[in-house]
Amino acid sequence: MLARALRKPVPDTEPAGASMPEPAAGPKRCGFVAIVGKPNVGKSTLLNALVGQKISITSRKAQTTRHRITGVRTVGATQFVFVDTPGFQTRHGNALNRSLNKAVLGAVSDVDVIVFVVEAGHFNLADAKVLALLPAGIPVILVANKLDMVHRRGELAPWLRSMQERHPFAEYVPMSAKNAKDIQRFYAIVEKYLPEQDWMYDPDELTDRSERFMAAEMVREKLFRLTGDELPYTSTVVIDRFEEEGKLRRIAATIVVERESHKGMVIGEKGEKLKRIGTEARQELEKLWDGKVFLELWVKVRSGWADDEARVRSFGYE
Ligand SMILES: Nc1nc2c(ncn2[C@@H]2O[C@H](COP(=O)(O)OP(=O)(O)OP(=O)(O)O)[C@@H](O)[C@H]2O)c(=O)[nH]1
Repeated sequence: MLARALRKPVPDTEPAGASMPEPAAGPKRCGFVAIVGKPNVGKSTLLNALVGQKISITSRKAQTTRHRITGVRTVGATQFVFVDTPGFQTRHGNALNRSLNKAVLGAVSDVDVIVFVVEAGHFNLADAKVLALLPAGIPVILVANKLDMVHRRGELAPWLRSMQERHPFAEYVPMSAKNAKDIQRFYAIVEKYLPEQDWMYDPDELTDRSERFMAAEMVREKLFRLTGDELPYTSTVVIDRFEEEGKLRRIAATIVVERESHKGMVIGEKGEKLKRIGTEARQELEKLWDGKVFLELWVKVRSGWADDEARVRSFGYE
């Protein structure tokens, strides 16, 4: 059976990102949603559209979950918590990637629903590899994205039927992540798979902060992600400079640590760790703002200011 999403016309509602619909009369729901798929199918576009604005979480609770939260959106009575699934490596089947995939499986195996994105009308080996990684027992919603690129809609029905044979998807949703009405409709489709429970985040704790704040958060996130559990949470990131020149942003930030020994953890051998923190933060900020970012990172021990040699430049493309 193809899901009702295929048949039922959806009433025009406000575009995604506009004011929230009135709270639905119904129990509160809240759960984790993972968006997976091979590169370039539109996962980020979908996530950004679903989350609306990039939202930061001011609550400490975020750090207690096993997931890296990429966005939270509360619509009506339901709170959607989107989580990241880093490194869905499908290109090479070597041992390293296999162990990476295991880590990914761990990240995906305790979400409430998985959104598997493919391009409408297409399914190749790379898609099959991602699909094969998905754990059993968790509902998977198939998003046939980029529907606007399908010119012969009639050919989609047999393709969707062929998809039913590949996996017992919970829903089949042809849509375009760039279409606001499709996004609006998608909340209602996903909602059913989230458990009835209280929200994890008070919507008041979700803020759409300034770009300056986002930059600090991004560096902070990479810092903790790449240093593992070793680095105490007392380390902070300070934005020293934030300048905009057209679409280019120049940012200078300082990672402030408590001790000399912590500095080593952040810098890594020959500055590799710090360089990676800078590169990854820059890449994500560029994606977020759709413009070039020059990010300069420094590390300072809170008590001392003579550490400027720890500077790493990650100007543009290294
Ligand atoms: N026409 C059309 N293009 C889309 C749609 N969704 C995404 N795209 C485009 O597809 C390209 C890839 O989109 P991304 O969102 O970056 O894809 P991704 O899956 O996150 O890619 P990776 O980060 O490489 O994994 C971009 O150029 C998007 O603008 C859609 O619904 N219709």
